[in-house]
Amino acid sequence: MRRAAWGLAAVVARELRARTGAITGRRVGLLVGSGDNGGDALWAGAFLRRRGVAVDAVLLSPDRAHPAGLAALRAAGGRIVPRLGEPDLVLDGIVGISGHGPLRPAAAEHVAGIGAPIIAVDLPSGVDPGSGAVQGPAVRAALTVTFGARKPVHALAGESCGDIEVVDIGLELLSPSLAELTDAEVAARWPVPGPRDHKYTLGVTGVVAGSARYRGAAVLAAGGAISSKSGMVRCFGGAAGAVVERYPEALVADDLPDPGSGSSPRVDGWVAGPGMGTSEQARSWLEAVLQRDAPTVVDADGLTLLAADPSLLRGRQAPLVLTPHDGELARLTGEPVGDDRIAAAAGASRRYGATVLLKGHATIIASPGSAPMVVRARSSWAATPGTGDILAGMTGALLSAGLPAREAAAMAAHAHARAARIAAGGGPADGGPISASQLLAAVPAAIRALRSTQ
Ligand SMILES: NC(=O)C1=CN([C@@H]2O[C@H](COP(=O)(O)OP(=O)(O)OC[C@H]3O[C@@H](n4cnc5c(N)ncnc54)[C@H](O)[C@@H]3O)[C@@H](O)[C@H]2O)[C@@H](O)CC1
Ligand SMILES: Nc1ncnc2c1ncn2[C@@H]1O[C@H](COP(=O)(O)OP(=O)(O)O)[C@@H](O)[C@H]1O
Repeated sequence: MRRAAWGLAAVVARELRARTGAITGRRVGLLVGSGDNGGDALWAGAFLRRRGVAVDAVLLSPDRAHPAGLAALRAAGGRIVPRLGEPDLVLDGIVGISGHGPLRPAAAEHVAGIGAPIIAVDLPSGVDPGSGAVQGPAVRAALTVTFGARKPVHALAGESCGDIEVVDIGLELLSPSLAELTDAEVAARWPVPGPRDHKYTLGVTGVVAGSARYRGAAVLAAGGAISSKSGMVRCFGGAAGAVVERYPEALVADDLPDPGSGSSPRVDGWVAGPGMGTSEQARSWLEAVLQRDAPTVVDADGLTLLAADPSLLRGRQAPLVLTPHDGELARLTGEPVGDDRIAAAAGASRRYGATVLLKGHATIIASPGSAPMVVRARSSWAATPGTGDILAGMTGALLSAGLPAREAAAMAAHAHARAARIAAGGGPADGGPISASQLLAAVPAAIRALRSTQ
């Protein structure tokens, strides 16, 4: 605990200097609960005292405060106070990773009275450690300091955690239960043409999307596929004209050829659903795609059709990726997503035998038999119409290049989030509004940026 608290105190000292210009003479408040999390805060307070910081602590359960930590703080000259006053920074040591539920009223009252930035110890108290859900009063931290490794809650509750800082405590940690690809891992797997490649060798993507009503969705899905890799994109459906007007390089047809007809063109991976509507025609196209033996992404209206008739998947063996938002996942499973988005995605993945990419600020990728993955958006500017259509096209492009479903989904979401950040500009706290078209235009720059990390 002392090693962890030492690292925590170093981060707090650095933040004091960055935010106030000094360490000595500054004030830090501690909110201390009954467990080890409170102990970490108390020990860190003791170390900060040695650097001339005034440290006040509120004990939320005075009888159960960590005895050694409390003794250390007192010995170092820290004060136990009934209220925090006006510190420069506050350490949240109320509950740790084994806590559950929102803040209790007394803790919530102290937190509500704080004007200073809060540094959370391990996780912001009141946020559910398993799901990242915030179901009542909870700390919203400027920074969360955790020990040894990031935990799932740091990805799931990014907005409550603020920045994350991992303090090395010299332990051999188990592999995280929620995997996250790094920029370099995405870049290393991205399909890149070599000297012997030509337009067919990197995979042909088939996009069945759009309708008279939703012409733009077809353009965005096709654009997502075209912008993600070299290789051919074929588009089928009621908005084929709009696609070729925008992308002369796309091969288009108004109808989907019968696979048995002999004239069926080669497609290595499919995207079906964006803007295609839920008509009988759309249903028969979806059925025809799902009957082919090629990896497929089903999105948007395709998901609504599949939810209404799961028998569309009968006999299917080839890899399948479903890309629902929360509303579409609820349609697929018949129940609201709830707070535990990992469990909801995993349940749908098992039910449909598919990789499920559940979209959102934290996008979850669940695949049968594999650890769930997360992609953190780090900004919310992508919450605008049509951005999901682009993601479907990007995922289909990676599937058609031969990537396994789980990787294709995670890599597409990763690059999509990067494109949103490039288009919006700035960091998590700033940037400006973007349209789906602007996100799409930034996809090549996102891939370049990822590849430059190699
Ligand atoms: N320019 C275009 O042509 C566009 C076409 N689009 C296509 O339009 C078709 C229909 O889209 P709709 O937006 O009507 O259908 P949705 O199924 O996306 O939305 C229907 C309802 O679902 C719920 N919902 C939507 N997003 C949710 C979320 N993240 N969490 C929880 N609930 C949510 C809302 O109650 C919403 O009213 C789709 O095929 C889509 O691909 C959209 O992508 C937008 C752009
Ligand atoms: N609050 C948010 N923060 C970050 N990304 C978001 C947020 N809300 C939605 N997104 C992303 O924007 C896209 C929206 O997709 P979707 O809901 O299918 O919209 P559409 O059907 O209009 O294209 C997804 O990639 C999703 O992850």
